[in-house]
Amino acid sequence: MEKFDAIIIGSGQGGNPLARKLAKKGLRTAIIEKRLIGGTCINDGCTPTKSMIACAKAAQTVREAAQWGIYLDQHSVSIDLPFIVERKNKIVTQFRNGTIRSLENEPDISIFYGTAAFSGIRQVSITQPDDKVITIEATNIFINTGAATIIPEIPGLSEIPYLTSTSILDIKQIPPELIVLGGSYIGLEMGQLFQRLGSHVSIIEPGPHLMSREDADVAAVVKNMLETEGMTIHTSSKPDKISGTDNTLSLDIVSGTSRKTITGTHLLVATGRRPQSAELQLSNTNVTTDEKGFIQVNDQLETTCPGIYAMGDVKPGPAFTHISYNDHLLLYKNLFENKQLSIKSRQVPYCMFTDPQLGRIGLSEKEAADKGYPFKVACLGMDKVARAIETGQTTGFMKAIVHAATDKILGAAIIGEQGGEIMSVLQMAMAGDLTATQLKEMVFAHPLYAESINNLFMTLEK
Ligand SMILES: Cc1cc2nc3c(=O)[nH]c(=O)nc-3n(C[C@H](O)[C@H](O)[C@H](O)COP(=O)(O)OP(=O)(O)OC[C@H]3O[C@@H](n4cnc5c(N)ncnc54)[C@H](O)[C@@H]3O)c2cc1C
Ligand SMILES: NC(=O)c1ccc[n+]([C@@H]2O[C@H](COP(=O)([O-])OP(=O)(O)OC[C@H]3O[C@@H](n4cnc5c(N)ncnc54)[C@H](O)[C@@H]3O)[C@@H](O)[C@H]2O)c1
Repeated sequence: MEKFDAIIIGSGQGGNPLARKLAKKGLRTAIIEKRLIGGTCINDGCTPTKSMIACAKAAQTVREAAQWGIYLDQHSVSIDLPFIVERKNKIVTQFRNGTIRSLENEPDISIFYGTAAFSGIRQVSITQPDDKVITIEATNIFINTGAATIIPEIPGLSEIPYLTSTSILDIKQIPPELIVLGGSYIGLEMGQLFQRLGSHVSIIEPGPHLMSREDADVAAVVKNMLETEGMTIHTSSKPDKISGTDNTLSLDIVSGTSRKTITGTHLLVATGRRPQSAELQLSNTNVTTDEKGFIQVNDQLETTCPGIYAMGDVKPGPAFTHISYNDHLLLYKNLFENKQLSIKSRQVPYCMFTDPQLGRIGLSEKEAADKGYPFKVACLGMDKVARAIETGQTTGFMKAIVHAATDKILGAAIIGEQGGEIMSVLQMAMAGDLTATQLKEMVFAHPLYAESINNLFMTLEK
């Protein structure tokens, strides 16, 4: 049996950089991947979606050109979906090949293609594509197997063709009528993308408002901006039954005591993701999972079995690329640089890439209230931001939650043009413990969106 210093299961956003770091340290490292090097982010997640969203944004800008006094000879926009998919594939391939090269360039990394399962506490068996099984062992094992689409139990769903966030990336024709189950990150990013490419999109969300984790005022702006583009949004609506054949689908939704039927040609399931832990045969170890299959870890990402660690989406908590990446840094520093870093205190920024974006950091207003903090809310409409007025991008607002006693920023939500970038400026301010008063008086270059951070905190004076 081949022996390694470390085994990494899954070529995700934490696993790849960790493999490189371990190898650079001279540790013999095996990385096992059952599908595609680069994991979800590169192959099915961030990279392909944001590449396609860029095309949809261009289509929308052309459609709205008259707003800037630009007129087109033709009256409609025609969309070349095969071109958009091919462009996306080129970017994905470029990113994936870059990752493969970076792993192959390290002599101490061995890449194994196949599905990994534990056959002992230190042993991992790999079922390779030709069905041959090999077993390897190591003292340290890192699980980075990510997550996959949840398919909810809705009567009739298993009998009809449906799309997931992965399969929709390669469809050949634009769905005329796309029903999307789920009004969160995937449903809204994908929904707006396909609406802009020419579909009519209906979002079905059981929660009282879109993006249940966000404040209701933020969700209301998102709903309004998507409806303005022609999308239909059903909140407080639970799918009850679905039927149909290729290109004629009929979905019954229940809202309180009322019931209605939505029809469409295609269905996208975007109701969340489940951890990929079942194939790992964790019963051969002392690693425990919660009732949903998430691998249980402590604040230092140690599982309940010494020597086995988990990072990224397979453990509970926020499921983002930058979190998985940060997990690998924490593990490396704790294991090899005598640090005692914890995931408890780290910042969790995120950005939903609708257009405009929603940038988020720290506490929402609702969370601050639930925690009982004394706080003030600074809020500035994007229609008061000079840069937004100049560029014609006035949808949304900036909001920051400020501790009433310390003047420190507890959280922020920016729903508006460059929302993610503006949020990152506030994130840096939070990391540096800057106060709202300091930000109100800081010199920013004019006329940046960030300059309006001055005005955002001036609203606290009123
Ligand atoms: C449509 C979509 C859009 C997204 N957009 C964003 C975004 O804009 N920003 C953002 O921060 N996040 C985004 N995410 C989330 C992001 O992709 C994940 O949080 C990120 O990829 C972290 O994943 P990971 O490192 O846990 O593992 P993953 O990247 O999921 O990789 C896990 C790897 O493990 C492999 N694997 C699983 N089981 C086994 C096994 N038994 N043996 C061998 N290999 C195995 C899988 O094939 C996979 O390659 C998006 C996700 C989706 C689906
Ligand atoms: N920009 C980003 O950072 C980004 C983009 C896409 C995905 N992601 C990551 O991917 C993960 C998965 O995203 P997601 O949007 O699929 O999941 P999610 O868990 O964020 O939301 C799932 C949504 O589906 C709804 N839902 C649940 N059951 C349903 C049903 N039967 N019918 C209709 N709706 C139902 C929920 O109420 C919820 O609003 C997220 O946790 C996120 O971290 C991030």
